[in-house]
Amino acid sequence: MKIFSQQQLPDIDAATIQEQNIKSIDLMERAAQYVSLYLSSLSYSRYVIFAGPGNNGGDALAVARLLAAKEGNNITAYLFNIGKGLSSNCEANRNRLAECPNVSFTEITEKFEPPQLSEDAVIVDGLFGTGLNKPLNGGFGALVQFFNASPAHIVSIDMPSGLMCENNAQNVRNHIVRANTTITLGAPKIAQLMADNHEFVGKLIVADIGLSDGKSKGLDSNYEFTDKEDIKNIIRERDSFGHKGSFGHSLLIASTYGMAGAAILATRACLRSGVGKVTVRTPHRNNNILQIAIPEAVLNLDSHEKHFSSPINTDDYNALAIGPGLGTSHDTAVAFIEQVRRTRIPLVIDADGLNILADHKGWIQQIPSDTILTPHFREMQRIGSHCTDSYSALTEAQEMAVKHSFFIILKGHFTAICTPEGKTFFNSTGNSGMATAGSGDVLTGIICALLAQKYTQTEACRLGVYIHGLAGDIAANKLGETSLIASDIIEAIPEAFLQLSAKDAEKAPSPDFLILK
Ligand SMILES: NC(=O)C1=CN([C@@H]2O[C@H](COP(=O)(O)OP(=O)(O)OC[C@H]3O[C@@H](n4cnc5c(N)ncnc54)[C@H](O)[C@@H]3O)[C@@H](O)[C@H]2O)[C@@H](O)CC1
Ligand SMILES: Nc1ncnc2c1ncn2[C@@H]1O[C@H](COP(=O)(O)OP(=O)(O)O)[C@@H](O)[C@H]1O
Ligand SMILES: [K+]
Repeated sequence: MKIFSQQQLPDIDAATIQEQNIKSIDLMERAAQYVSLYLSSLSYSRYVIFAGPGNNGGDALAVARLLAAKEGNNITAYLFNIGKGLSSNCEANRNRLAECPNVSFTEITEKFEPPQLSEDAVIVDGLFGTGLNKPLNGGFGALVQFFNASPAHIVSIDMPSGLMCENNAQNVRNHIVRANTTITLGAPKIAQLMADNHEFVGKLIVADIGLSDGKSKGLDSNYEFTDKEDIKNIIRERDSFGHKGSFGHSLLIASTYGMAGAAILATRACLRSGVGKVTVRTPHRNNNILQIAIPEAVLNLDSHEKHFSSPINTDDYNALAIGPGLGTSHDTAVAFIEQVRRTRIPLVIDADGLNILADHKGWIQQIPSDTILTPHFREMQRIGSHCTDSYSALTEAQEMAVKHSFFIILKGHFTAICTPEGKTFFNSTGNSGMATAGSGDVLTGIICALLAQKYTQTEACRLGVYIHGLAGDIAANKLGETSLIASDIIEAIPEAFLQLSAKDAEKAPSPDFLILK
């Protein structure tokens, strides 16, 4: 699913209207139908609708009319017409609503007497959507504060009013609606996917109102939201005549003595992700624990007892992941950069690999092109130079990916994959149960397995992040988010692959045919 920018949205609106030969007010009606359907599924006794002067307000007034048809007399609507007038569709919906006898409707042109709102009421926030051009202030700022202070449940249409679609660094945070739920139209907006805006967005629901993909107007976007269909197009069937060699050989360089768990988790996840063979390079003293924990893995022991101290030739491998539990001592850092510099196979750098890069900022120049880096927000702050919030971390990851030709996986609730071509793919799977030690090691193992199977870097990142999140979701469904640990994610990887690759079983057309396999 493409994510278009605030600037592009009016063109997408226009393309939809043209392609489907409808009027813009019909599209508004469609949006309002989705929102009213959702609202009437909530069991609240009163709905108080607040409409602004633009099309977001138009949506809200249409919602008031549609809800009244279903819910009877418990609808109150306020339209704030205090500036330069109403958009034409907002005005048309005001006129339609004025004919609805069972809605208590007030158009505010000067003074507003706020109603009493109790816990059994829903505030429907249709003040501003994607047309907001600067932070709210004055009367609208005060109105937002009134919403946020009330005990009512808040549902925002398209955007929590006051939130800008992309960058909110300069916004006035107490002038942004803190919604319980946001029903966004068509596709999520970038700001809604940022961790530090969750307090405003609440639960995010996307209403597919059938918007154009922009192709007819030559509109494209560098942002995508990866869904199941995208992944089904990436994932490949296994060659039925394939052998161990055809599914690749992954090399993992991981763990100091005392951190063997990181290597174990990454290796197990790698083995569960379809690779033919996995070798782990780890310090001598990790020998016994790794042999016992993962009999399927081959060990390549570093001569040093306790840490990674010397690089190896990677010619016999198809992909390398380096960093989980690796440590950051001087000796290890030197071995790390030598290893990375001489590596010619697809490469993933995670965890302590990133911390070493943060300690030696100049070394980033020596990382080969097409390397995958997997920082979470704090690691991005360490390897970068200027990220202060989620959006600046995203833009810094994008810049770094383009400048150095890297793939940067910025991990979080909606993990973002930034590519050297300047594209960003947001992931749609995963849950907060995955915020648990070792779950990043699992992701690294999965991606290394996919690279060894010759998925391209873009495919391996998108598929790996999606599978990792899906396995986390499957595990959380069984065990709950609270108790989830990284090993549970690994246990659920098989079910995640099954869900994605389930081919429709081919049926024999008659008993005369026998399908062998
Ligand atoms: N994307 C789409 O295709 C669709 C969009 N629709 C709705 O249309 C909305 C966008 O409508 P608009 O472009 O009219 O924009 P909005 O309704 O978000 O706001 C525009 C109005 O707010 C005023 N305004 C902007 N910033 C302000 C500020 N800081 N303080 C005070 N006033 C301010 C503008 O002067 C204008 O009157 C969407 O969010 C959505 O709710 C739907 O009707 C249907 C389909
Ligand atoms: N709240 C969340 N929602 C979805 N995914 C999450 C959440 N928190 C963490 N994750 C995922 O779990 C993984 C955690 O990785 P990381 O922080 O590197 O863990 P560790 O270093 O402990 O192995 C990432 O892939 C991240 O996207
Ligand atoms: K809104």
